Amino acid sequence: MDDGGSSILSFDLWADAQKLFSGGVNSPVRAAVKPYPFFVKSGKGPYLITEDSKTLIDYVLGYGPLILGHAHPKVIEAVREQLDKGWLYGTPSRAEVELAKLITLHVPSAEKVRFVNSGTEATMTAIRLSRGFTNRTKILKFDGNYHGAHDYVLIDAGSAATEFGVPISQGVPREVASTVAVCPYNDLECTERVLKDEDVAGVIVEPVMGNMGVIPPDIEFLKGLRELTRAYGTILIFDEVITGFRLGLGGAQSYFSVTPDLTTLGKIIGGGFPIGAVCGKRDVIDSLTPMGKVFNAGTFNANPISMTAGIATIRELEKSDTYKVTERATRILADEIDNSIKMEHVVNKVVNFFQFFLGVKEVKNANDARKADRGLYSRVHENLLKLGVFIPPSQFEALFTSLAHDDKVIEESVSKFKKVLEELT
Ligand SMILES: NCC(=O)CCC(=O)O
Repeated sequence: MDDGGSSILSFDLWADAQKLFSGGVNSPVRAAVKPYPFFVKSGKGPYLITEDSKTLIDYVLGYGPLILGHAHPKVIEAVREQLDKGWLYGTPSRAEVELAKLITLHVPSAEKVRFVNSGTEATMTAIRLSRGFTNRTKILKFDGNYHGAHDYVLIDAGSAATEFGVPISQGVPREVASTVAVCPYNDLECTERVLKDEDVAGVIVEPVMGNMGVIPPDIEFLKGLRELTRAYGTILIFDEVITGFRLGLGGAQSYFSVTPDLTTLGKIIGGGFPIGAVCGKRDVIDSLTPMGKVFNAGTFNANPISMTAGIATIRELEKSDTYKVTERATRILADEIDNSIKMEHVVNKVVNFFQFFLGVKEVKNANDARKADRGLYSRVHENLLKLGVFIPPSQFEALFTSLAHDDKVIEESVSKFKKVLEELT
């Protein structure tokens, strides 16, 4: 797969990048790659090709969007066709109607949609909507859930906020932080206490936690959230930026048969191009400008390239074996990892994404995940990289599989995981 070298290697680019960017990167998790971040020149199927002409089997997949693998021909074709027609009109276009139809067809809670440009914008908008719609202020989130990089949610956040030790970001006004209550994941008692004592506008939750490693929900937890929020007149927001179109076409809400009031989407629905969406009940979405008084706008909202890539991706998900292939790939790999680790450990998987935790017996919430041996995880990451396998550099992210992770790729990966895990654990 190597496709020729260049005289400027990752190490040199990294030296320049450190002069140009904080920590040498434009999103913090990338700086956790050991021994230093490699730079990528191309991606194809399950592989990344680095600037050092190394081929890596990719289990990061752009942190989740690339469920069809890198550079899927159907997405390339659709985007190329769109490029010839221009890519930004400042007006509605046919593609946004088509993508919204696909989303409302498949996602049970989605009657209407607002497209934005990232998961961050989606959760920011959903929270503002829940506040505007209910005329209340407080939000409840869960410890270790990550909902993006805006002020309302950088409170006990997972992902890079935990990896880099900023669960509560500097710069978030105390007044804003004081509007956010936090409960442990899978804890209904705490949830009920907060809903009873406070006037809560919205409860936002990852229906599967994918930002402290992977932590499945207790089904009773999701059902209980639905009942409690209904009883207290609070908007239930499922943040399905990871799980949307990953656990199946209907996301986590179909998988667990729990329908929230609002859903935030991102990642897969843009086929790997920047996107976010808030969807939900007609009357709630209609509270957004221009019909309502909850403001949202965006130069790039519903831009034709992201829409087109999203349509091509969902159409492929509708007719291909993607869910079968990705579930099989995850099952085989996760089971083999489970068998190869000799020390105490947990492997948490849900359908087609997973994470392993070393030195712990059980991981059911963020506190459990924090107790895992992160240093050892990082060494596993580094040693796998030497053998040509890229897993997330942080314990607090997930391994994803794609349609391109066929049996041959999985077999090769298994032997490499075995080698590293048997040596280090
Ligand atoms: N699970 C967290 C992410 O996917 C974020 C990736 C990034 O901000 O680079």
